[in-house]
Amino acid sequence: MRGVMMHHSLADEDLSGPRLGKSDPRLGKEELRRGCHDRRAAVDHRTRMSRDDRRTEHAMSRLLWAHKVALYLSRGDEPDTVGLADTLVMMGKQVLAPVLTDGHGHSLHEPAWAWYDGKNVRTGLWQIPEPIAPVLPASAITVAEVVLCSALLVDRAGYRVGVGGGWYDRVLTQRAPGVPVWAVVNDDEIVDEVPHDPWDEPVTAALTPTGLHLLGQ
Ligand SMILES: Nc1nc2c(c(=O)[nH]1)N(C=O)[C@@H](CNc1ccc(C(=O)N[C@@H](CCC(=O)O)C(=O)O)cc1)CN2
Ligand SMILES: Nc1ncnc2c1ncn2[C@@H]1O[C@H](COP(=O)(O)OP(=O)(O)OP(=O)(O)O)[C@@H](O)[C@H]1O
Repeated sequence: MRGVMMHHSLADEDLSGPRLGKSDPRLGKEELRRGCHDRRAAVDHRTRMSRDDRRTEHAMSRLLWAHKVALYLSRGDEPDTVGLADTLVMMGKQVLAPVLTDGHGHSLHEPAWAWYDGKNVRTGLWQIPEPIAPVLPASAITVAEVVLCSALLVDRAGYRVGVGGGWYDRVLTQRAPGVPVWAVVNDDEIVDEVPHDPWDEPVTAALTPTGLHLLGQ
């Protein structure tokens, strides 16, 4: 019984915060992505739940001020954001989520958004959940007061390696000036340096199970 009662946050792993690691400079983004996918796939269920709970708790305590949050809806072994999105909606906040399809299984050619209500969701492209709601253009991000984006790795300067495709690189440029961007990752996914390209938009912070870690400056 004891095991069942135990809160997830008691799981005995990485409570010490990010460990600095240098991503091997000879590795390209593709290899870094593969390594990260493999590491995420190897994490056991209990550890994953603990990480998700702790990340969500930190996020909630840091988002009390916000009314409008842009947030991806996670799939598979990505850091969970659906629990967070549901909590935000319950608290009366407005959640803007990416939309990748037209609702008939065809992919949209430009990044798009829709308001997430916690109920009306479908599985869009690549098993990614998306709201069933009127589709808004990429520029809808301008109303967001904070943006939580996906990443596989982030570095100390805020550069991120994403899944590829440049979805976030294209939308982040359209956010309102001064709006913070948090990459949602695990502690071992903050590294000293990742390769970056001219179009890469650095993020402000990394949200991990141990808290919000400011990057850059
Ligand atoms: N849950 C979630 N939503 C998200 C992102 C994300 O990383 N995770 N994105 C972050 O940018 C944007 C969507 N961009 C994406 C780009 C590629 C793939 C993807 O899975 N690609 C396939 C390979 C595709 C191909 O065959 O060309 C894959 O990796 O298996 C997913 C999302 C916005 N929404
Ligand atoms: N502002 C932009 N406009 C058009 N295309 C862009 C823009 N930014 C990036 N791209 C394109 O997106 C592609 C993928 O970029 P990159 O490998 O940096 O993805 P990523 O940042 O890791 O992933 P993502 O942003 O999808 O999570 C690049 O080939 C690039 O040409």
